[in-house]
Amino acid sequence: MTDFRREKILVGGDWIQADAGGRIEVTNPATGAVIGTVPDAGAAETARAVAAAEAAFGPWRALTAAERATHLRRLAQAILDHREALAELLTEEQGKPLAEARGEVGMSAAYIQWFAEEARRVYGEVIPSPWPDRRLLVTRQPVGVVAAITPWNFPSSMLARKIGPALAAGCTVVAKPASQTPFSGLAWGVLGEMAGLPAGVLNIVTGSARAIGGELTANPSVRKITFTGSTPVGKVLLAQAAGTVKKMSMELGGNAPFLVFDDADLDRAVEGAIAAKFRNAGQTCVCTNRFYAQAGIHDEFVKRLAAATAALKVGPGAQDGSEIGPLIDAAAVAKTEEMVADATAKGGRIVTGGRRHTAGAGFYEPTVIADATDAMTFAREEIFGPVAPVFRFETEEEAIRRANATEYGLACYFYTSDLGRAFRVSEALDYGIVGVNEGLVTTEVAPFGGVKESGFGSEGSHHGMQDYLTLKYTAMGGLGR
Ligand SMILES: NC(=O)C1=CN([C@@H]2O[C@H](COP(=O)(O)OP(=O)(O)OC[C@H]3O[C@@H](n4cnc5c(N)ncnc54)[C@H](O)[C@@H]3O)[C@@H](O)[C@H]2O)C=CC1
Ligand SMILES: O=C(O)[C@H](O)CS(=O)(=O)O
Repeated sequence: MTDFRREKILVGGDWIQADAGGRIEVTNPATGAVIGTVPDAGAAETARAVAAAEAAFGPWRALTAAERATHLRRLAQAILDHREALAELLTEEQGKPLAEARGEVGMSAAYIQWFAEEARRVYGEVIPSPWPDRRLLVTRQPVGVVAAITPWNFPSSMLARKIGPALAAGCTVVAKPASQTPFSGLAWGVLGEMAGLPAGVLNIVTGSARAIGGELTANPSVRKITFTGSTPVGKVLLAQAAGTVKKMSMELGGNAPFLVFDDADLDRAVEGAIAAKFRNAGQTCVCTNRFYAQAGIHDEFVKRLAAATAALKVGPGAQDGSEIGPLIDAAAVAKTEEMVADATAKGGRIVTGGRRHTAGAGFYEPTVIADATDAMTFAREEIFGPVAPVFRFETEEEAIRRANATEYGLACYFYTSDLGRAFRVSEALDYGIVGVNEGLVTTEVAPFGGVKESGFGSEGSHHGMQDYLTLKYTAMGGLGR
């Protein structure tokens, strides 16, 4: 079986160490054991990766769309051929249950396959000319060298959502995965070799985020930055990239509300609540952060949600049957504890969970807290852990107002059996993604992106290509003589 655990970075087709020899340890969050090391590279190695991507850009964009699509189909097939090995490596470094890791790897292949198809639909336009001797053409061209910076919570599929459209459009890529989960990122280099990607088309560097990010945002050869991660880091990158006016797309933090109206199908709402809250132990940007239950069903919803939450199986991701794995690191467990303590100090009532789990230092019990109020920290801040606060509300207007009372605008969810309410509330909620009677909505065929301080740009769908293309208007004149 192919060993995807590469302990080198990929620059211009060569697997190399960091210039100064520095290394970063990678740990298994379920056990705390060191599972390997990767290079602690910095600006110099990144500059060489950008130069390699620049050199590869011309020949790569010169391929026909069909030729690039063929490479991408091979890449998607390589992922599927090695799904189990990739999933096991992902679980080992990130912690999520193996079933979820398999799902993430499958989603990576789906994004690459989708953009293999989109590669051949980068259409242009011919505009009716106001001049008899000119023809007006609009074409879409690849933006150039792309820098992709990704988080630890979906270390494979977050790269797929960037590498896929970038390569499909004719761009070349320098990727920086999160230091907590570098192996799933470096695995893309191995997969690219299997797919026959030419040297320099895909480069992957690990190391000092600040040094690598500093080079990627300042280097004029980088024409676009696509970032998925926290809003504070997104703001740093936006400021740093302003100096060279780069094209930017930002997939940032969230604070998802989940509204349950009196007329909801409660069984369906609880099923959706578990899916929307506890995937990846609550460590996703689209996880519900605030549950709002209308007064008429509030107590029954809390009761059923707590029962379903208490039934979730906590354990190492590699253990059969585990549904809730460890949090990414000790700081994440401590932050979760602080949020729960803050809530209980302010009147929150723990209905189930509310403490570390006996499975190990990295584990926290899936938790439901009732009597939540807007004074509690998790009303404003992303929990990024397995804690479900439940707020009570009276009217539809109140629910919409409170759901929108955040600087974030990524995902939201609500459950109702009333068709008129479904349209009214969906249109009134200020978010990029709305789940109506559904708690799991992510798919490669639909645009994924936020508004407000959850960022801008869309990933997936046919819209996902636009961020990697520029429009060119050509006036073809002198045709009258
Ligand atoms: N909108 C979306 O689709 C998603 C958003 N997120 C958000 O990401 C956060 C959790 O992921 P984390 O990896 O902890 O986020 P993070 O923002 O700390 O790190 C994300 C990436 O940025 C890098 N980074 C950090 N500081 C940097 C700097 N100064 N210059 C360049 N790169 C830098 C990190 O090494 C990592 O690769 C949460 O806020 C979550 O909501 C996570 C996944 C998806
Ligand atoms: O939160 C994330 O990192 C992902 O965007 C969640 S999803 O795309 O897998 O829904």
